[in-house]
Amino acid sequence: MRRATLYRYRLPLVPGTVLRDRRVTEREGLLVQLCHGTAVGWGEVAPLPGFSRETLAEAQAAAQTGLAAWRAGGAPAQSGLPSVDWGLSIALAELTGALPDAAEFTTVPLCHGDPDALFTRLAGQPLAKMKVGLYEAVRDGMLVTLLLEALPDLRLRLDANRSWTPEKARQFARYVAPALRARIAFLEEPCRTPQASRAFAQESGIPLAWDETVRDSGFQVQAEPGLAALVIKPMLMGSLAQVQARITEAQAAGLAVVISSSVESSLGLTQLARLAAWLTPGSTPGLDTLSLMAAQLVRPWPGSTLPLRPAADLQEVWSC
Ligand SMILES: O=C(O)CCC(=O)C1=CC=C[C@@H](O)[C@@H]1C(=O)O
Ligand SMILES: [Mg+2]
Repeated sequence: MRRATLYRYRLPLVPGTVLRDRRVTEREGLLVQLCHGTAVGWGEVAPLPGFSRETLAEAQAAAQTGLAAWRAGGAPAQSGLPSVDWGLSIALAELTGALPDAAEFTTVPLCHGDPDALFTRLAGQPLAKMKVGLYEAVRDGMLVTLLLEALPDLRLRLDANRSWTPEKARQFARYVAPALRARIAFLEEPCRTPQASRAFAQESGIPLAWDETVRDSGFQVQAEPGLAALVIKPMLMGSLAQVQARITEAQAAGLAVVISSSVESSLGLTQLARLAAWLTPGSTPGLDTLSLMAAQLVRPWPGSTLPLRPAADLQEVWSC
């Protein structure tokens, strides 16, 4: 006997959370629970506003269609909505045991904010991620230099979210000495266009990573001069099969793959930690977004002190 249930969640975000220039106060999404005999599988369907093309209402409608097909004995057909295809396929992978339990809970601290807080937080860390492009490029360059000089064991991942013109990117690089640039693991999407980002990576010697570009239509995985890594956000990409295929292609091209958060609940994040341990061993995932939330959901992230909302508190919205 098969049974599928959809639950709606709303989790408050810490005050001042900004995603792609928007101030956001809460994260909304759906959890799906599949039951078959004694086996249970959970998944999360949570389009990320500003990043996902589908709305939560569209995702819910497509999830219901897919779950009804599964309930009738079939496999959920691909909806073409990444959040739905990801959430349903990962629930199924959990149900069937295809998703291993072992997880990579070491993650890369995500930093923004004032330099003093950064030094305390990052002392002793081997790797951290810092957002750039939110303030003046010169200030970003100075801060990166300050951090790398003060913490000689630290390497940085940087993310500019396509915010710089070529001139701004050059201003940033001018304030980071070439010897320090070697400790930048990669810079995600420095410039407004992939072409400008490529040119900047070649000129500056700072390794490049694609994140937004992976989701551009027509994107093909290929090794390119200066390209170090692909950042993969499964909630924005699609089914487990699609995610697996992209990871395999990237690894075959010699690129590092970083599994990254789309600001999922703790349930979704623990599944991404399992995915990372399974498919990208040796590459520390970028999952440090639980600190943006005021609570955890259903499954705890090891070591988090945030209150946990149990499954019994979830609001059921649909079942079949
Ligand atoms: O990749 C990581 O280390 C953490 C996730 C992360 O940086 C992001 C998640 C979701 C939206 C963005 O603000 C941001 C990104 O742009 O990659
Ligand atoms: Mg990014």
